[in-house]
Amino acid sequence: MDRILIRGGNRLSGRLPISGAKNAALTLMPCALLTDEPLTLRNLPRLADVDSFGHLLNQLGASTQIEGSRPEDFGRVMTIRAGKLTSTEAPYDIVRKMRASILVLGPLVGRAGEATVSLPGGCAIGNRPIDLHLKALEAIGAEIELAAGYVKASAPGGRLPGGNYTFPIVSVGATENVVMAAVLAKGTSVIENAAREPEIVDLCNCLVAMGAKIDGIGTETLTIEGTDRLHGATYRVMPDRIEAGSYACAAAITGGSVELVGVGKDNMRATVAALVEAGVKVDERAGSLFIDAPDRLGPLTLSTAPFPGFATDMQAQFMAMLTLANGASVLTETIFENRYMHVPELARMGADIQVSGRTAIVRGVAGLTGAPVMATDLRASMSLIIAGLVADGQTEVGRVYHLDRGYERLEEKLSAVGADIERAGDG
Ligand SMILES: CC(=O)N[C@H]1[C@@H](OP(=O)(O)OP(=O)(O)OC[C@H]2O[C@@H](n3ccc(=O)[nH]c3=O)[C@H](O)[C@@H]2O)O[C@H](CO)[C@@H](O)[C@@H]1O
Ligand SMILES: C=C(OP(=O)(O)O)C(=O)O
Repeated sequence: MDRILIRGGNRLSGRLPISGAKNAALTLMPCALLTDEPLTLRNLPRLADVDSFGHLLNQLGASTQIEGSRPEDFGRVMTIRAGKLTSTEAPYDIVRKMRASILVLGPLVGRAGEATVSLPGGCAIGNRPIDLHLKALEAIGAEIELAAGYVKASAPGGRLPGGNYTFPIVSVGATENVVMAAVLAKGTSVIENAAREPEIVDLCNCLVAMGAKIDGIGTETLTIEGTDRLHGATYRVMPDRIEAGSYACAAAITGGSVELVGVGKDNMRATVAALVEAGVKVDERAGSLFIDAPDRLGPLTLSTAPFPGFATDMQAQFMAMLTLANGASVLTETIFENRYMHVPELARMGADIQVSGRTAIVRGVAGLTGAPVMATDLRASMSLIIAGLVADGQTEVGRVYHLDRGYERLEEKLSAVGADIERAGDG
């Protein structure tokens, strides 16, 4: 199994291209199931999760064709053709590798009137139930059965009627699923307390490009007037705000200065505000964010929240950055119940972190030391990379497959801005 080796101490400096967003890609790809015409996605990141989603679409009878990208390019263009679906089942084997597979449930029941999808189960960061996906689909007319680890959804008479649903808590995935199902319903659906994440705006914009009728995009009330059919489209995946934020933390901890190419502040206001409060200079110019670290970072008090709040997907990276801040930071995780798996690993590198319930107190230390560490999930892995970039000596991060789910060619991007980082096989 691959490992990443980092020798810390280099200041990051230079240009870092930001890839297409994983979380947008994973909700745009299933949109292809909603039409018999081709959907072409540009700027699709080269990630393990995108490949897994491609396999899942193939399993359902859709073809996925990569067009004209050179190996040295970041991102790819993929055309997905789901002229005829040959299956409406997402099997356990694929779903267990990638939770986002649940996002075929809405489009399948919307277009084919039926879907059978393996229950995803929990993962390292929490239980992650899908009850809200199912309740929202029921509210727009789906009949739901659970049996033998699978959820079976069907539309009586083959087509969903549409309906209204108010989410009791904000869920990104459940909002995505119900929106994708509602666009082909007979009637109108009103979804209240919908998630407002930029990736949901990207999803709605793509659906509108395919002929869907959606009002209230970017707000907590989405009104979706069902249409008889959607057509094909070409759509560019938005830049990855979490990748960009991760590299901002990486540059900041090394005292560096980088240009994050292709992102602006708009979708990253909470991340940018936190960086600025910690003393980092962040300027937006000519389609890039310029990040300049201070001599010493200041401590922060941060609590994760749905968008536009501070993203849970940035918590681990900020925690790593704050291990060297000048004082004590207080981080509170409100979204996932078990998202501190990186804490013991950061502690092994010399960080001073105490967790009590959902809150972590991070007391800044003078330096970190390199160590062999084990990644447990995607963002936890990135926090270990960030710590490794400043640690004294070598850090060896295992279970690199977590990183490959969400960071396109991480070691190549970081080496290009001066990091001493490489990927090694088991040897
Ligand atoms: C592929 C993708 O886009 N993943 C993102 C998505 O995950 P995901 O869509 O899984 O996250 P949700 O927004 O649904 O989860 C938010 C909270 O709601 C709970 N919940 C969710 C659904 C449900 O049916 N019942 C329920 O109780 C979850 O356990 C969690 O505590 O949003 C998360 C929150 O911003 C991000 O961390 C993930 O990176
Ligand atoms: C939790 C994440 O992703 P997923 O929902 O795909 O597990 C993430 O991107 O940090």
